Amino acid sequence: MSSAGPPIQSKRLGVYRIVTEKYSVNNQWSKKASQGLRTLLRLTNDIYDTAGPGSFFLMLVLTVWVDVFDRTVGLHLVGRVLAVIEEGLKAGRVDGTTLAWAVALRTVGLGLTTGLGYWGARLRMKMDSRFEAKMQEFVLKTKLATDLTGVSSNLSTSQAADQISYSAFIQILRALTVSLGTALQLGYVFRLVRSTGHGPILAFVCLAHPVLEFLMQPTLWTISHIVEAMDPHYLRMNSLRGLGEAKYRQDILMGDVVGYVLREFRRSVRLLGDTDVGQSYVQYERMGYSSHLALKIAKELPMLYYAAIAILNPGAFNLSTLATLHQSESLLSRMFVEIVFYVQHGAPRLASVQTVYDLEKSVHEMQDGDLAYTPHEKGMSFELKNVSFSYPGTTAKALKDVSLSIKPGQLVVIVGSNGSGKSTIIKLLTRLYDATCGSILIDGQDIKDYKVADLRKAMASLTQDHHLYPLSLGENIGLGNPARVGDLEMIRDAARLGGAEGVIGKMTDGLGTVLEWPRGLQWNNVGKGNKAVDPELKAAVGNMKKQVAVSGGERQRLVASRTFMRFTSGAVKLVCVDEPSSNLDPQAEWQLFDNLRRVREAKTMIFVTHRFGHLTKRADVILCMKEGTIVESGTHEELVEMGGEYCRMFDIQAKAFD
Ligand SMILES: Nc1ncnc2c1ncn2[C@@H]1O[C@H](COP(=O)(O)OP(=O)(O)OP(=O)(O)O)[C@@H](O)[C@H]1O
Repeated sequence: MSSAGPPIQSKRLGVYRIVTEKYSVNNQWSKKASQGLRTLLRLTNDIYDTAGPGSFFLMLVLTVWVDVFDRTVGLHLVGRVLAVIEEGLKAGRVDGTTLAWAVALRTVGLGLTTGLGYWGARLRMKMDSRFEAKMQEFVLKTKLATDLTGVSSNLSTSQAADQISYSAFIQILRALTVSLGTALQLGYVFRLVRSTGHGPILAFVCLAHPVLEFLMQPTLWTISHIVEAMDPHYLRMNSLRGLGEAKYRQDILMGDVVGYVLREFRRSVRLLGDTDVGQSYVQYERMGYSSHLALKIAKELPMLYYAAIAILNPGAFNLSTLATLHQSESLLSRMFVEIVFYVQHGAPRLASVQTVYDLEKSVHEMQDGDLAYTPHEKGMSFELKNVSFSYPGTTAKALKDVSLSIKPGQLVVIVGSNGSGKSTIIKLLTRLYDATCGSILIDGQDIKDYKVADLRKAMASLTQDHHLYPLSLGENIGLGNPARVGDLEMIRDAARLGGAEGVIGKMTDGLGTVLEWPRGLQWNNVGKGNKAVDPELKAAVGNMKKQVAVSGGERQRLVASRTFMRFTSGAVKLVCVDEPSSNLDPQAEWQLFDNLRRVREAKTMIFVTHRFGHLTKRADVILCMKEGTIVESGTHEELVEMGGEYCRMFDIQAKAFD
C-alpha cells in the first residue's frame, strides 16, 4: 500500500520505550530524494539571494579549497619534506637548500590555508546570521498570519520552525566537498603506491574501520523516533522530584507533606532497582562485545598491513612513503567520518527546512472572502441559523444547533453555566473559527463572504485570554490602533478609560516599561553557598533577575486600555467583552463597564458574564445558555418572569444578599 508510512518497531531499553521506523528501500526513497533535492535548490536560492553573488561564490570557493584541495596538497607537501629528509639520511648529508624550499613551501601552504579557513569561517558566520534572520522573519510572518484552526493543526510544524538555520545547506555542501576531497585523497594514495600494486588493498585497509563503524553503530539522532519513559517507578520518582519546584512550596509546607514526599521518593527508588535510567540515546548506541572487538581489530588493520608488508616484501615502501601513507590513512578515515556526519545531520535538517517552507501552505485553514465590509451606521447585526460547532481535533459539540439574531446597536448579554458555550459563540461571531454546520450572517450577508481583515477592523474584543505583549506598555495599549501607536495623548486617554493610569504611573519608565524583556539571562556558579564567588557578582545577578511584574487585575486594566485605544480608529462596529473583570475589584469593574457603556454609540455590544447586576438589567436581550444551546432569551424582566434557568441562576446570586 503506497499510502502507508514505513513500518515501525518498538524496543524496551531501561526505563524507556523507543519506537523507530524500520528501514526499507521502497518506492518512498526516490520520492524523498527528489523532495530533498527540491528543498535544497530552494534553500540554495534563498541563501544566494540573502548573501548576494559575491559572498555566495566566495564561500563556495573557500569551502571547496579547504575540503578538497588543501588536505591533498598539504599531504603532498609534507611527503616532499619527508622524502628529502630520507634521502639525506641515506646519503649521510641532507641537501639544505632543497629541504629549506620544501619546508618553506609547506609553511606558506599552511599559512595560506589557515588564513583562507579563518576567512571562510568568518564569512559563513556572517551569512549564517543574515540567513537566520531572514528565515526567522519568514517563520514569524507565517505564524502571525496563521489562523486559530491552523495553529492547532500545525503545532509540531511551528516547533520545528524554531530550529531552522542555514546549517542544513552548509552540511549538505560539506558532505559534497568532503566527498570530493576524499576521492582526491584516494587518488593520491593510489598514485603513491602505484608501483607496488597495493592501492586497492590500502584503500580497503584505510576505510575498513570508519565504514564498519558506520554500519555497526546504531544511532537514534538521525532516524525518526519516539522515546517515552515507561517505567511506573521512574515516572513516579520524577513526579515526586517535581514537587521540589518553587510553585508547589506553599502547598507542600502548608499541607505538611514533606515527610510523605521523601518516603514515597525512597520507595520508588527502591522499586526501580538497577533498571537503567541513563540517556535513551546512550543506551540505544551501546554495542555488544563482538561488535566492539570487530571495530578494534578494524582500527588496527593498517598497522597489521604495514607489518605484513615489511615481512613479506621489505623493499616495497621506503620510510617517507610509509609515513605519508600513515597520514593518509588517518586523514581518509577522518574524512569518511565527516561525510557520514554531514550527510546524517544534513538530511534531517533539510527535512526540517522543508517543514518550515511548508508552513506557508497551511497558514489559512479558513478561506478568506472577497467582499469588502461596509459598516452599518448603527453597528453590526447577526443572524445565526442552526449553528453547530466542534473545536478542531475534537468531536464533542461546543455548540448545538444554535439559532439567534442580534440587531444593530443592541446590548446583548450571554449568561450560562461553565462550559455552556458562551465564549465559543463570541469566537464564531468574530470569525476566529468557522461554524461546523449552519450559517452566520453579518448585516444579511454570509460571514465567509467578507474579507476577514475588513471584519476584524470593525471588531474589538476584550477577554480573559488576552496577553500583554513583551513590548513597552505604551505599545501594549497603542497597538489597539496600530495607525496611532505613537500617539501618546491617545494612549494616555485610553489608559485612563481602561483604568491603567495608576499602573503606568507606578513604573519608573512609565509607558516605556517592558514587562517581560526576553533577555535570555543565564548564570552559573553564582548562587548561594558558593563562597568563592565575588559578592558583587552575586548582587549583580540579584539585580538582573528583577523583572517588572503586574498583578492579574493590573494586567486586565492594561488589556482593557488597549481595547479603548481600538475605539479611536472610529471603525469599530462590534464590541465583544468576555468576562474580563474576574480579577478587578468592584469599583474597577463598575468603572470599566460604565466607560464601555459610554462608548456604546453606533456599536453592537456583546457581553459574557457570570455576574447578574447592572449589565443584565440594561441588556436589550439576554441569551441564557446551557450545554451548547440557547435555552432562554429575552430581557431581564421577561426571563425572571419565565421562572426558568435564568431565574434560577439570578435567585442564587440574589439570595446571597438576603
Ligand atoms: N480550544 C478549545 N478546544 C477544545 N474544546 C474547547 C476549547 N475551548 C472550549 N472548549 C470546550 O467547548 C465547550 C464550551 O466552552 P466555552 O469556553 O464556550 O464555555 P463557556 O460557557 O464560555 O465557559 P466558562 O463559563 O467556563 O468560560 C466546553 O466544553 C469546553 O471544554
